[in-house]
Formats: sequence, C-alpha cells, structure tokens
Amino acid sequence: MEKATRKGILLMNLGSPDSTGVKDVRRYLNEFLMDERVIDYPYLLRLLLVKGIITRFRAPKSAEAYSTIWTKEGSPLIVLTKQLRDALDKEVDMPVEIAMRYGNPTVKYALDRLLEQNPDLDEVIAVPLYPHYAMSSYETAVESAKEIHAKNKYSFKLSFIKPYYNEEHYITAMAENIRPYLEQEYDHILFSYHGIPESHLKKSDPTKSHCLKTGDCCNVDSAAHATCYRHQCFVTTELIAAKLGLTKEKYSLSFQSRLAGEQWLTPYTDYRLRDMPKEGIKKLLILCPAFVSDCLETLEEIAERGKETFEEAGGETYTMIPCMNVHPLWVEAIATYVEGVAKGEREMVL
Ligand SMILES: C=CC1=C(C)c2cc3[nH]c(cc4nc(cc5[nH]c(cc1n2)c(C)c5CCC(=O)O)C(CCC(=O)O)=C4C)c(C)c3C=C
Ligand SMILES: [Fe+2]
Ligand SMILES: [Fe+2]
Repeated sequence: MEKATRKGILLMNLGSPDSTGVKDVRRYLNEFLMDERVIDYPYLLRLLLVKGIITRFRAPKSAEAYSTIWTKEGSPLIVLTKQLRDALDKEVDMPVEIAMRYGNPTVKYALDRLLEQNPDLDEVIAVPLYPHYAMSSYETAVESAKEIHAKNKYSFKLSFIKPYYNEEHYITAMAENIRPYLEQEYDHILFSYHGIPESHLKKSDPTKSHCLKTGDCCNVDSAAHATCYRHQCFVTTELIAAKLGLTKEKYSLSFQSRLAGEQWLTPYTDYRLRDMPKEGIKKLLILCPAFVSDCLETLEEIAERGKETFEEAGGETYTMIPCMNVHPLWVEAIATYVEGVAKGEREMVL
C-alpha cells in the first residue's frame, strides 16, 4: 500500500549468520567481533585475537548452537524482526524496513528500499532495537548507520530514537508481557541482561570519574548515566518491578553471555542459576530485558543451557518468559515513539 508520507522507519537489530554452516557463522563472527566497539583492542591485536583464536574455535561451537534454534524460515532474530516490521507496518502511516548491524539485510539495502518506496523521502527515523545504551550495541548501530548514510550521500535526514530503557511505553509493554507468568507459582524472577566488559562501562563514562568508582555508582545521580549500560539495566528492572508490584526479595538482576579474558559485569547469570537452588530458590521465572526479540542468547543460552544449569543444581521449575517480539503493546510503543518524533511532538531523537 502507498503511504502518504515523506518519512520512513528503519528497525535496526544485531544480525545473525546467513545459515548454520560453519563458514557462514565464521564470516558473521569475524564481522561482529572485528567491530572496534565490540572488541576494542588495537587493530592488529584484535585481528590476531579474533581471526586467529576466537572465531577459529568458536565458529563450530556457535554453528552447533545456532542449529538448535534455527527455524525453516531462518534465524529467529531475523524472522522475529521481520514479523515486528510487518506488525508495525500495519500500525503506522510510514514505510518500515529492517537492517542488521552485521550480516543481512544491510543498512544500505534497507535505506535504498525505503527510497524506492518513496523517492520524496525527507527523513528516516531509525529505531535501534536495544533499550539500553552500550557501545557494543546501540552506539555501534548508530555510528555505522551514520557512516553509511554519509558515504552514500542520501538526501534525506537520518535520525535515531534514543535508548528507551526508562520510557513508559517500553516499561508497560515489558510488564504486560511478564504479567501472565506471575499467575504460576514461583519463588523468584531473574532479570538477565546481556553482559559487557567493565572496561566498556568506564570507556563510555563521559565524566571519566563516575562509573565503577564506587560499588553504588549507578544509584548516585550523574551525567554518566546517559551512556551507562549498568545504570540503565538497574532502572529498567526497578521500573518493571514497580509496575508489577514485586517486592524486593522476589526479584534480582544478573548479566549473561560473556567472553573469556576480561572482567564483565556481575553477577553472572550462569553462577546465579547454579547458586539459587542452594539458597532455596527452586521455582524460577527468568527474562531477558536487553533483548526485544528472541535470539540465540535467549533461546539457546537461557532457555536451554540455563535450564540445565538450574535443574542440575537442584532447581525444580524453570520458566523463561519470551521477549516481547510482536506483543501488541510493544508494537504500539514503537509506533508512539516514531510518530511522536515524526510529528515533532516527542523529543526522542539523538
Ligand atoms: C543487548 C545487546 C547486546 C550487547 C550489549 C552485546 C554485547 C556483546 N556481545 C558480544 C559477543 C557475542 N554476542 C553474540 C550474540 C548476540 N549478542 C546480542 C546482543 C548484544 N551483544 C544478540 C541479540 C545476539 C544474538 C544474535 C543472534 O543471531 O541470535 C555472539 C554470537 C553468538 C555466539 O557465538 O555466542 C557473540 C560472540 C560481545 C563480545 C559484546 C560486548 C563486548
Ligand atoms: Fe552479544
Ligand atoms: Fe554507572
């Protein structure tokens, strides 16, 4: 359907390999991990580490992991991002395309498609599908899209929705996605966020004097919080817990998906899953609020391996709450943010 607008929407996610073949997985991991905002070592060291060590050993294991979650339509992350695009397309009066930071479809492909649909395009509003700011997720998505936009000399403006970790519509959609699961018996809810190295938190601190200087830094007001992933994860957790009326002892937060070699944000999810049954937590609900679409890290690491860890340690019931995916309130949240910006009613862009 023709849409009578000069604006378009770009949904931006992380990306997946093209297939579960080791070659495709290696190519994808090389692109991902050679990103200087993901592994932020000097180029030659990064090259040696990534191509010489990490992907060589990791690609076969990752390929195996991907094959446990792959669907006949492809990678869940891509399939679910496409479904989100289709659902949003029905809600808004703007064309919607998706792009991945690594792999396909690329940002250039998506911007060209938006332009094809509307040669008079004057603005593309990009929505990074990351609620929180991290240089390895939100920042790299934004900076690489800006580079592609400039390199191709597109005449339209490219703007970006800010991280929405504390925005009412995102929090409400998250809470309502969780609420039905609270009807079952549970001892505890674990909010498990993707981890990042502690060094990234310090690097992203514009004050250079706040993040991780004290154990309580994330609860002390600071300009650093605009780019502090840890602070933003804490805020999301508290706002969702408040919306659901959870008492303090009923929930906690942890960080998953780390690579070896550095100190990452703690507590680590796998250690918490191992220890919780000993602490009397036998019935667990677990969710991953840093991901809005289910992917390898939720479906394989948390739903499959996490369950094994918890049950082997004496846990009795383990329920993973899926990501919001195409929850109507989440679709409505994105539509509200983008339409608000398009009409000049919402200050949500960078
Ligand atoms: C929430 C956003 C994400 C942040 C922050 C992030 C940081 C980060 N990730 C790695 C290494 C890997 N992540 C992998 C998968 C993966 N990561 C995210 C999101 C964030 N990563 C998603 C959505 C996914 C799933 C992709 C999919 O296809 O489903 C992987 C690849 C898989 C594997 O081999 O385990 C790696 C590797 C680092 C090093 C990092 C910050 C420094
Ligand atoms: Fe990751
Ligand atoms: Fe902080």
